[in-house]
Formats: sequence, C-alpha cells, structure tokens
Amino acid sequence: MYKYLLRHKLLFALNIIFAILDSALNVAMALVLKLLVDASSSGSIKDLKYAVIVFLMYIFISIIVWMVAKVLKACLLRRSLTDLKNQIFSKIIYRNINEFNEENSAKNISLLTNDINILEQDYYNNLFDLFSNLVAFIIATIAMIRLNIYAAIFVFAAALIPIGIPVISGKTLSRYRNAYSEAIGLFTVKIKDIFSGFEVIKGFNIEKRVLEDYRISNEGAELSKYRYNVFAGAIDSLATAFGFMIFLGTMSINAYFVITGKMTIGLMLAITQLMNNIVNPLVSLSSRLNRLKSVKLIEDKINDILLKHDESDEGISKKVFDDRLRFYNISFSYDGEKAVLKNVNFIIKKGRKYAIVGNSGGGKSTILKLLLRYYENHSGNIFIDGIDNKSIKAEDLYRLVSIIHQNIYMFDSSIRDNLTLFEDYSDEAIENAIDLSGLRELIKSLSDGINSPVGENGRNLSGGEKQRIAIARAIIKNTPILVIDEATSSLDNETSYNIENSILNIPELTCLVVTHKLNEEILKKYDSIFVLKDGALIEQGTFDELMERRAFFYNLYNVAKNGN
Ligand SMILES: Nc1ncnc2c1ncn2[C@@H]1O[C@H](COP(=O)(O)OP(=O)(O)OP(=O)(O)O)[C@@H](O)[C@H]1O
Repeated sequence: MYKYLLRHKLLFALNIIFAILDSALNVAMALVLKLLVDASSSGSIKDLKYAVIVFLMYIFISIIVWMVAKVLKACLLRRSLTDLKNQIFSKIIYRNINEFNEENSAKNISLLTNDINILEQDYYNNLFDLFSNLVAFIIATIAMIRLNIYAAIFVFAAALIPIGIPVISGKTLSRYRNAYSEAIGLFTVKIKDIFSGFEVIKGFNIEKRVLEDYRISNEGAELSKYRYNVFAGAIDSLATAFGFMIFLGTMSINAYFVITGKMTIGLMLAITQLMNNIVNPLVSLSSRLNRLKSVKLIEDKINDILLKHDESDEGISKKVFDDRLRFYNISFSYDGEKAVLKNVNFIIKKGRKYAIVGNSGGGKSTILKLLLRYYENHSGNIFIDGIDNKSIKAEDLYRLVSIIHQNIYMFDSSIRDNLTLFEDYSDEAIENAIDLSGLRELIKSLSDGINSPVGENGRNLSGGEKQRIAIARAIIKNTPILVIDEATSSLDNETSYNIENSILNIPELTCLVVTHKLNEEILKKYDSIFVLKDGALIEQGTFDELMERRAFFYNLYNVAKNGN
C-alpha cells in the first residue's frame, strides 16, 4: 500500500523533508527551554532577552513548518487515496460479469468506503506518524546522550518494556480489527438490501421485521467496533502508564543530579523534554505497529482485487458475425447439483429470428446468460462462427451481442443518456431507435423531451416505458446479434406486438428472443422456435410445424391462448 505514497515523488520528498524539520523542531524545544531557564537562573537580563528572542523565532519557524507539513501530508494522502480508490474501482469495473456476480456488490461498496477510511487512519496516518516519531527519536537520543549519558541509559532500559506490548497483543488486535471490518461489510450489505426492497417492505407491512433485522446487524457492527476500541484503548492505556513510569524514574534521577549540584535546572528541563521525544515514540510504537498490523486483512482484500489478472482485454479478437452461432452439448448447473440445462443443442443462423419458449424455470434466461458469459462453468461449447465464446475478448463479445433484460437498470440521468449510455451516436441513429422502440409518443409528451430526467433507477417512468428505453438502448448499440429476455412483458399486447414486429423486421439482425407471450401472429414471424422443458430442448420448428406436432408446445400455446 505504501507504493501509492511513492507514486508522487516530489510530494513524497517534500513530506519527508518537512517531517524531519517538524521533528527536529520538537526536539529543539528542549534546547530553547534550557536556554530560557538557564538565563533566568543566571540573573543576566541580556541572556534573558537573547533567550526570549530565540524562543519567539522558534515559535515563528515552528508555526510555518507545522502548517506546511500538514498541508503537504493532506495533499499526499489525498492523491494516494484517490489513486488507490481509482485503481480498485477500475479493477472491479473491468471484471468479467461472472466474477462480479460471485460477490455481493455491497461488499465492494464497503471496501471503497469503510475499509479505505480504516486504511487511511490506521495505515497511512500511522506511517507518517511512525516516520516523524523515528526522526524525533533519533535526534532526541543523540541530544540526550550528549547532555547526560546516565539519564539516557535509564530511559532506554525502561523503554524496552512498552516495546514488547505489540508483540503480545498484535494478533488479538488484528482479530478484532478484522471482525470489525467484516461486520461493517455485512452491515452495508444489509442496508443496501433494505433500501433496494423499500417498496416491498412498505407494501407488505414488514417494517417491524426489517427494523429488527437492521437492529441486529447494526448492533453487531457497533459491538465489533466497540470490542476493537476497548482492546486498542486498553493497550494504549497500558503503554501510556509505562510512559509515566519512565517519566517518573527519569525525573527522580535528574532531581538527584540537581540536588547534588551535577545538573542545572535548565538541563533537567531539557532532558525531561527530550525524554518525551524518546519515550513517546517508543510508547506509541506499540500501538502504531499494532494498528499497522491490524489492517492486514483489509490490505489482503485490496491486494486480492488489485493483483487479479485483468482478463477483459485478453482473448481472440472477433469483430464481425459472419455465419452462425451454435450451442453444442450445453449442460449447466448454478449450484453444481440441480441441472438447469441438459445437453442443449441448436444452431442460429445469421440474420434469422428465433424464439425460446417453455415452462417457467425451464432454463430459457440461462441460455442467454451463458451466451453472454455471465457464467462460464458449463460443459459443452457455445460457438460464434466456430470460436468458443469463452475465448473471445469480452469487449468484442459485447460488441457482437447485446441483451435486453427483464430487469432494466436506468441511470439517474436523462432519457437521452439512458438511450445512448453516454456514448456519441448520430441524431439519425437515436431517432431510428426512438421510432423502433415506440418511444416517440412519450418523448413528445414530455416538456424536456429526450432530455427529461428519468429519476433514480427510472422512477419517473412506467415499467413499459423503461422497457422501451431498454429496447432503444439495444437497437442503438447496433450489434449484429440481439438477445431479448422477456423485454415486452410490461407492455400492452398492441405495443408489444408493434415493437417486436419492428425488431423482427430488421433484416440483417440476428435475434434470439425469450418470450412468454405466445401470440400466433408474432410467433409465425420467427424462423424457428426452440421449446425448452426443464432444461432440455424438446422441440424445435416453425410455429406451424410445432402446432402440427400437437406435443408440448401445442399444449403450452393452447393453455396461454385460453388463459388470455
Ligand atoms: N443465479 C441463480 N442461482 C441459482 N439458481 C438459479 C439462478 N438463476 C436461475 N436459477 C434457477 O435456474 C432455473 C432456470 O432459471 P431461468 O431463469 O433460466 O428460467 P426461465 O426459463 O427463464 O424461467 P422464467 O420463464 O420463469 O423466467 C430455475 O430453477 C431458477 O430457479
């Protein structure tokens, strides 16, 4: 993690210089005090005047150095943490969909917020302080040895005790810190879950239950923070107590030297002041090292992300869809137990339109997810022009295939941004997508037209309007293959028919559409219909062929027709 500090070399070097100056000034305080006290006991006004001027100069220089040191430290921290967070985020955003799906996204939110804050406090701030302490310690030690070797020997011998504290307590503190970070992560997951399901919570009157869930999670997080703080506080108090004992011992020895006339009061004060610069770093060394050790788990979590191999730019480059897409012996299970797809085989030819129908939970959406590599642990192969989709560069795959999902995500921006997804498209492409997706009326009715805001996750829009935006978004992307997962479920039959019809009429577009709406007129437009039942492809053919067979599709169609 320290590498992020070294990235800004000039700022880093300036920080070192000012940290050294800052520490040197701390130590110099002892000498200034000695000058002042010795001047007062010498009875010389001239010496006193000189000492006061030196003191004033000392204060003036100190203020400047402290201020500059603080600004430099804040600058370096700001830049280093921004770099670190940018890099973590970039690694996350460039992950494969299947890798991203393996984790709860709220844990990543917690990492980028809570864990980074912990890292800032207990790692970066600590490193700075450790360095300043080390410099102050070295300068004070040299000064102390030169002023009084006996006092120096005593201080060092006594200070060995607090140094041993981190060795004894380090592991336990680290355990408490890890538990705290984990609990905060879980707490973030809980909050995200609750806020995402807010409408369900209200609609089903389950506030009490949710409040109880929240309370337990909140108390868990606070308890683990409390445990960590109590333990860290106890270690700090112990170290401070040892510090006082060393202080008392040194003062007693120095007082003895003053009484026996071997030391001036000024020197005694100077040694006491120097002792602070020796004992304090040693005493705080224990807690600082402990805190550095305690962020190990967070460091590991971050390194896991940062060191992960970036696969997005790997693979075979494939820019054009030439001929066919083939599902070859595809079997798949989400959990390794229940078979969701069973030896599925089919071929999709360029420019043709295909529908997938079947029973609920039969594996229709899963077929689309495998094509788009949301999961990669299936057996068999999905070939695009003979190349396994797993070997194709992720970026190229998503330029060949786009999907319209059942659940549509809307960015909290304008309709235009949600159509273009912040990319540049010609007005012609945008207008064409608006027409094909049936958005024209909506845009006309809004005072800001295409620039109207959609609200958080599209809350200003109806389900059907969101679906139309998702359809336009996919049309505008203009990929050669379009897969659609129940994209018109929220639309009335007529709108749904019109939109599906216009998509199916795009001649060069290859379409694979999962549909529940068994509308004869639309189904007849497909070149072939795949019928899935419990993960197996049991029938395949045109609408008329399937109806003639009078098998599963025939029944499915009739049930749907009678249901309508
Ligand atoms: N992420 C997941 N983890 C575990 N099981 C899953 C996951 N997604 C889907 N499943 C299960 O896999 C099976 C097939 O799901 P899939 O969504 O492909 O069916 P579907 O045919 O599209 O269903 P529907 O028509 O109801 O949308 C179902 O039993 C479902 O519960």
